[in-house]
Amino acid sequence: MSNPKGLEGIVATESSISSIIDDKLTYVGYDIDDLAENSSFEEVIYLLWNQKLPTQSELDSLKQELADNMSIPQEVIDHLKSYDLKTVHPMAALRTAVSMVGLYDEEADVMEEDANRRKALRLQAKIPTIVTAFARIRNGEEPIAPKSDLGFAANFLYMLKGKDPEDIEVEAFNKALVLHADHELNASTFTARVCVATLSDVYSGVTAAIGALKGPLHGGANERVMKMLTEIGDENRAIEYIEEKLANKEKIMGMGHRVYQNGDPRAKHLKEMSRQLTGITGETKWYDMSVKIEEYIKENKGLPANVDFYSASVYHSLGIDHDLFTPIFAVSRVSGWLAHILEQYSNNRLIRPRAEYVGPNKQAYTPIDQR
Ligand SMILES: CC(=O)SCCNC(=O)CCNC(=O)[C@H](O)C(C)(C)COP(=O)(O)OP(=O)(O)OC[C@H]1O[C@@H](n2cnc3c(N)ncnc32)[C@H](O)[C@@H]1OP(=O)(O)O
Ligand SMILES: O=C([O-])CC(=O)C(=O)O
Repeated sequence: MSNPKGLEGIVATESSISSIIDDKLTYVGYDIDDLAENSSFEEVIYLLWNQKLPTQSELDSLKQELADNMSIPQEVIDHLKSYDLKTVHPMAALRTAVSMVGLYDEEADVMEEDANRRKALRLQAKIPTIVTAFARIRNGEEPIAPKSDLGFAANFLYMLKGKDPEDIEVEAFNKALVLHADHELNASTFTARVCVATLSDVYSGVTAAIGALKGPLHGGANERVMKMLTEIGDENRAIEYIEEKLANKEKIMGMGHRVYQNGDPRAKHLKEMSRQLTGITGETKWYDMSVKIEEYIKENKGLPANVDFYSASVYHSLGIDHDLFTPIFAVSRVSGWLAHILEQYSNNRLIRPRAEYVGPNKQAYTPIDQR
């Protein structure tokens, strides 16, 4: 039995949602560069869930439906208020809240396709509300209801900060959402598919996926990139810091990728945004430091920056708390998880690989009083 560690290179399913071929990423055959430059996040949601770009009226309806479904049960808000807010990580709060929202959805266990699509829409709409409500509650502020005249990206920033965002902020945030929406069979998406392939429900699939995204080798890396940049503090210390980490065999967060050999096509968009936004805030040191680290790791380890690397300085420049970076990844990636969950249901078979047994054999059972 062959056993590539971490399932490297194994093709585990067919999918029509996104592809990575020769370091190029497409959603339903559309190049990520075109989508990043031209589309709204709502268009991408529609694309991932319907395998086609929306007409204007289809897009308007989706936006309306998202706006109509953004509120979360009061019980979930009360629950968020009951946490020890100093110690709970927002990804843990999100994981629990998503599961809890499922308790208040009468269709949670209805497995028909239309019901699953309605749940997908409700979850996509509610996750930004959960993340921003948590962020406000822990600052001693009340959650803010979304504004019906704002799009998805603008509403997130509005609900987080309580004021209308600037156009440049909305543009950057929308682009970040587009770039994070889907990525073939990454760990969290695979987790979602494994979960629902047992014919478990949509809420279970998304809750499981949030758990997988939280880890530092996956979505959790973006928060840790900012921790690293903050520890370095000054561009002139960057190389010394990185050399020390590498000498201690520590990984540099935001660097390397299982699939991309020559570079993550999303990183250049985030890099340019980081350059622009740090120019506006005046904190160019985050961008300068990041470029130095990227170049050093490329040259010395042959590893490219991944999507998490420059997203850190982008979100920081938007004034977002560092521990919200990974929940923001989930705000976007849930669109991909839901597309994969719907695709899995449409052509399901239980996902159950094998393990190569390497433990002891033919052991004689010893009674407990003789061990
Ligand atoms: C959205 C996303 O999920 S993107 C990925 C986000 N994660 C990170 O940024 C965390 C840092 N990066 C990593 O840990 C890895 O590059 C991963 C997990 C993303 C992918 O790596 P894998 O394909 O599993 O490679 P693996 O971890 O086995 O590393 C292969 C070699 O490259 C090295 N390497 C890989 N990434 C890094 C890194 N970021 N820093 C230093 N060394 C690294 C490993 O130490 C290993 O070296 P060795 O062969 O001398 O032991
Ligand atoms: O595909 C992966 O392994 C990780 C990744 O970049 C993503 O999920 O966006």
